[in-house]
Amino acid sequence: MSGPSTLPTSQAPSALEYGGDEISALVLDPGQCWTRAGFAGEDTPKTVIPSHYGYVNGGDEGKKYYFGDNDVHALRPGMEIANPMADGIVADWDVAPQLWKYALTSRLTTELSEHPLLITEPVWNTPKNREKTAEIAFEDFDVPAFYLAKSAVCAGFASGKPTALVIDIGASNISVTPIHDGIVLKKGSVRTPLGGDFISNQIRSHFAANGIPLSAHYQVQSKMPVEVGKPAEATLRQFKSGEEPTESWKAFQEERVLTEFKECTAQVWAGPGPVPAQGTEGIGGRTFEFPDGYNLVFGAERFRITEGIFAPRQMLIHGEIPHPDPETTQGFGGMVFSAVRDVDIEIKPHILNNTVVTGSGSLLYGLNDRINNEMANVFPGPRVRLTASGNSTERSYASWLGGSILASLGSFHQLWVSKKEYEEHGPGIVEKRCK
Ligand SMILES: Nc1ncnc2c1ncn2[C@@H]1O[C@H](COP(=O)(O)OP(=O)(O)OP(=O)(O)O)[C@@H](O)[C@H]1O
Repeated sequence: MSGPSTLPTSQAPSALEYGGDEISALVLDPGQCWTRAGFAGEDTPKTVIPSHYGYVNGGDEGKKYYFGDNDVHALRPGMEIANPMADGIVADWDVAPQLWKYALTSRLTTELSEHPLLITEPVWNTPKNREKTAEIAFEDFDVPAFYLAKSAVCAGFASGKPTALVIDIGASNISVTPIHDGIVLKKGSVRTPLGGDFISNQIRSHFAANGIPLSAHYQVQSKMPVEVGKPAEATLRQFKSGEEPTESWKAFQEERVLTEFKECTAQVWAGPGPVPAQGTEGIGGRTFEFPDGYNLVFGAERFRITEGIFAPRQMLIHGEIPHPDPETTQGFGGMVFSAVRDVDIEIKPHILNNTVVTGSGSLLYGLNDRINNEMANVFPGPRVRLTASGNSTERSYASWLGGSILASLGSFHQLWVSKKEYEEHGPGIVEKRCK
């Protein structure tokens, strides 16, 4: 791998300043849906927690926060659910550092001051946010050294590709990023809000438009098997007055069911020809059972809820359910075209030949076949070769894994921003050093 030696370098901090080779660096990959943390050099993050958190307003004592899978899913009267991330970057600087600290210290170490820290960031992170991240790392966490790495570059490294076209399908966005020798070609970086959250809302729209009731696991005390399409026969949990879950917690629980639907029922139409309008003829049907036992066979619908990724004008729109503007949102083919259009003609074939598909949203059935077809349509001449790990864990953790690889390479120590440098130059040093 030709990676970090080609990343911008500076005067290397001494081993004493960044902690030396004996101390493992920590790697934090904060996403819209999941926050991943672990030790550099390892294959998987030790901690993966929801980026959503719970809070209860505690009067004079202020808010009480709850982080981590068990706590956010626990039914606590009055607990609201929120997310410090918006559009894939930090929006709430009061909570994000607490969430990160929880991810880093709950299972990894209690001594943040002993470990260099690499944090990943999307290409569209703002300069203000980048400086704030450095400030949190050095001033709140007291780390000896710090680096901000682009998640697309990390995902490329995870596949052993410092030159690549990285297609990341996350919760908030689909982003397409050309990288060359470990450097992001910023002009070609494009994204649309057509990621996993969009698909969740497409499913909600389909259910709402067709009167399909969406139940969540917490509601169901017991259930009886029922025939396809017949009303559920379930005993629902009753809540005493004042002990009901909040609307935000209920929506969070519904989101789990929507993710199950994405995992087992939703599918991407590979073509040829347009998505079938209805029925199961020639395409088969898949049964989805809701937590209350209600179950239905989904045919053409399961393709129509994902088609908006490729043809935004075909997105499902229903009532108040949020959706991007179908007229101005770029579909997948337009995105990859824009991403590659201005790339140097000599680099273009290398980039296309090393197309990396990553992010948990890319685990939708049939997505890779469709991406292959779309890429072949947009770039009929040059050879396009897709790399998408067959291992779903690797696909979900690619940015973290690339960060883990980078931070554990011997040559990486030149890139750490040391605490001494931060103290001398202030947070603005990240703009200069972490390109
Ligand atoms: N098997 C699956 N099939 C389809 N979608 C899935 C699957 N598993 C998870 N998802 C969806 O993937 C999204 C999360 O993707 P990912 O873990 O890459 O997000 P993230 O990195 O936290 O988000 P972002 O990249 O927006 O910051 C969610 O919308 C989730 O519902």
